[in-house]
Amino acid sequence: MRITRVANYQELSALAASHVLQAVKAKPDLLFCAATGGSPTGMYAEMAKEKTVFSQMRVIKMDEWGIIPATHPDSCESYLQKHLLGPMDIPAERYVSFDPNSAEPEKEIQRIESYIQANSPMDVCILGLGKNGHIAFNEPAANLQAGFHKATLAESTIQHDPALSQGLEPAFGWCVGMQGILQTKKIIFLVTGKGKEAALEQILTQQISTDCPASFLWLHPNVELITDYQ
Ligand SMILES: O=C1O[C@H](COP(=O)(O)O)[C@@H](O)[C@H](O)[C@H]1O
Repeated sequence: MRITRVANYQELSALAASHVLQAVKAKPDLLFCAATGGSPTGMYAEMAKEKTVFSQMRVIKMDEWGIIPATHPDSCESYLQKHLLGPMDIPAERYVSFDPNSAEPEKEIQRIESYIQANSPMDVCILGLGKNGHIAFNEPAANLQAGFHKATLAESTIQHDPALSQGLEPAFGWCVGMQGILQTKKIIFLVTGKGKEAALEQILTQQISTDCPASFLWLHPNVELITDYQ
């Protein structure tokens, strides 16, 4: 894992975007696994400034909240439409999405896992870090899931999204599993935002534990961790 500390969020966003630009120039139709949340928003804005370079890039949604509909403003779907797909003019034909509220969830999970395996390795995966060390919705647990799956969310993850924490039903998520992430050719891991000091410290010990799913990134040969933590 290469670790780069930058002065601020703007530098983090510009550096992360430059890595993707380099990758897409080498492979214009690369498959890009897209995180949502505060961490990649600036990076996506930087990428959009060069949107013509991304005219063949394919995107797959990395995770999504259950309970709230895809049309909800807080859904990952709405986020990606607003910050990535819209600004970069990525049409539906180049975007792979899924709906955790599908009437046939098992079939939908299988469809996405089959897509990931058929297109494996994905080329670039953007990851943010959860306060508890999660990546995507791979939460700390005794065992981690290899494939695309329905995830039970940790309380700190639910609290991250007010729309979920106000719900009456228990919230869940769907996400790419550890295998899909670790098979990706290049991982850009953004550590920014409040409350992640302890998780970052745990990663930096280089000890691999299911208590901190992000620690498994040490097993990957091509991870760029970019952080504005000093
Ligand atoms: O809950 C989540 O949090 C992480 C980090 O979110 P951020 O808003 O601090 O960037 C996010 O990367 C992850 O996909 C999501 O599950």
